[in-house]
Amino acid sequence: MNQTSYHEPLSTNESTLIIVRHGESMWNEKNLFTGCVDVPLTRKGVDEAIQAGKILSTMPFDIVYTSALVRSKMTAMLALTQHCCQKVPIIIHNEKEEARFFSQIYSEDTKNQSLPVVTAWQLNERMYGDLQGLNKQETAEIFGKEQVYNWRRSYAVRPPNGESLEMCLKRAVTYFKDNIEPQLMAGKHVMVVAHANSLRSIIMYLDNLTPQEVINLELSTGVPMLYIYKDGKFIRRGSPAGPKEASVYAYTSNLALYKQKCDEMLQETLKER
Ligand SMILES: O=C(O)[C@H](O)COP(=O)(O)O
Repeated sequence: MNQTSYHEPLSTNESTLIIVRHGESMWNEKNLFTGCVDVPLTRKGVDEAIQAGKILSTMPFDIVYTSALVRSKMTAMLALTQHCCQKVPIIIHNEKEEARFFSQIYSEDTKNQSLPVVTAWQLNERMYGDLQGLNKQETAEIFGKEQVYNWRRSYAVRPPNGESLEMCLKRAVTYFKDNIEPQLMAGKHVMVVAHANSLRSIIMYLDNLTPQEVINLELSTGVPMLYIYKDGKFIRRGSPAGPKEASVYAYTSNLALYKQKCDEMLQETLKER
């Protein structure tokens, strides 16, 4: 089987951006403010990640970005186990010269069969300050529903000693513009796996939302969203509105072609067995 043909590039003036919030974490399950505390997925979160991977199994990917937190790394890796290209996702260690050197790959062939996964702290969840580890329901009972809603959803209000969405946007969107957008401009297909608020801020940028509009933007765990990047513009194709709409992607003809090729190759592989 010629695996490289799974990855024939789509037309270079159109690239795809997939955005996914990590699957349910062990603190999501307990309804605790999590922020930058590094908590893993629950069993349900693992299933959500695999399900997201199934939805994305015939989407082209050249590079994947995750936050530095384990819940988004787990989600990305589990999702990629489902991909038709059978490339091996490999976390790139660029944090130090030594780390870069120690993780070298010495075969071009093996490199071609791998998918780089870049982790960045700038994509981490907003830092929830003094709320980290507190129960959301109990916090609303103590401080009032409105106050807690403002901490959680407003653009400019900071949770006590934490980051406002505006502060989170500054680091996440700067990272996106400096590192991810150039990949898309170069015709690369990208997946970003991160968090409710780092992704709300990125979506605010992609969709040109106002601080008032972003208040109502809620992201479900493990639901992929698709954007097409074309002629310097982001066009949203999958809705972030809710799980029901998530699988209803309006494929572009290029994506439909890629999917068709993947399906044909899978059929061939099955016949060969
Ligand atoms: O950090 C958290 O607690 C969640 O990932 C996001 O929480 P939120 O819905 O309260 O912003």
